[in-house]
Amino acid sequence: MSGRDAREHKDRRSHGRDGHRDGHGQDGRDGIMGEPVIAVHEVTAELGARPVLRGIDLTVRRGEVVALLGANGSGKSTAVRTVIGQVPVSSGRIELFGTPLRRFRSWSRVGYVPQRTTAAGGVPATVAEVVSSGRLSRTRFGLFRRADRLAVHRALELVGMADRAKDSVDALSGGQHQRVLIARALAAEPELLIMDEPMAGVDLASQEILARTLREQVATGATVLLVLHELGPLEPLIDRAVVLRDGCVVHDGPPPQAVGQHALPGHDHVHPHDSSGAGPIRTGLLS
Ligand SMILES: Nc1ncnc2c1ncn2[C@@H]1O[C@H](COP(=O)(O)OP(=O)(O)OP(=O)(O)O)[C@@H](O)[C@H]1O
Repeated sequence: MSGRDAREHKDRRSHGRDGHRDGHGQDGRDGIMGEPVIAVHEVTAELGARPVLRGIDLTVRRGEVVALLGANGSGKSTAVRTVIGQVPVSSGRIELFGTPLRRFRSWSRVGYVPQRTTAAGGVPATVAEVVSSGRLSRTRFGLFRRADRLAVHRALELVGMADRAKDSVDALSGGQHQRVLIARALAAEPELLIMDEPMAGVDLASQEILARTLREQVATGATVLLVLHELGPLEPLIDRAVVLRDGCVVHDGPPPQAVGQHALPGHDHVHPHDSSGAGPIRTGLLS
């Protein structure tokens, strides 16, 4: 699908949802598209003895692309790690695809890309091996059938790494590592993609490939939760932004229009070049 087709598809999806954000559209289709895939209710979590999430609500509906924004240390990574069960919640509820997290077992429906580490985690492995590991949850007893091999190959192609399949992941740049981690998540053909800062420390060429990959996923109906520092090149894809501050949700609504931290709602910002003589512009949420 071309970038333009993907955008048009995305526009149609957005328009279909706009009037029916409660998931009870009249034509039935909205009802299906709008069901919550991630539902987080009043969740609190501690790391060490420190309260990191202080009662957050977060809903991501089928087909939505939601950006989780906020300053360093506001709790974004912790929030997504509670959603996938890596950080226990102290109180509140989380549901995935309508199932309480403690009973949820369909992990092949979820693709998670952690905040950037090395793809191999110090283990010698090839690109193909790392990406194949993402497909294991879809196999029976770890046996790869033709469909599994095709899915791995497709994931490698999507991120432009098919020609590096046999290379050691140790030989990759940071951006290429990130593309491999994303291919690993895509290999299971997940319905829900959760990515923690996918663009952080990634070179421009890889950023463009990642944006294109994500566009393709969105166009095919994937539900996406992205932790981002700024919207950047992904801005056109984002339906909704949720901003955290000190472990609380301080904004849940339309994404900011402009690009970068300047645009985030309530960004506490002083313009040194403001010649109007007025006081500094402080809008507040992010710092
Ligand atoms: N293992 C840990 N033990 C104690 N505190 C932690 C631990 N991991 C993170 N924290 C603290 O929890 C808070 C939230 O961290 P988290 O990584 O969720 O924030 P973030 O919004 O994702 O930040 P960043 O944008 O820097 O990744 C921070 O103050 C961090 O220092």
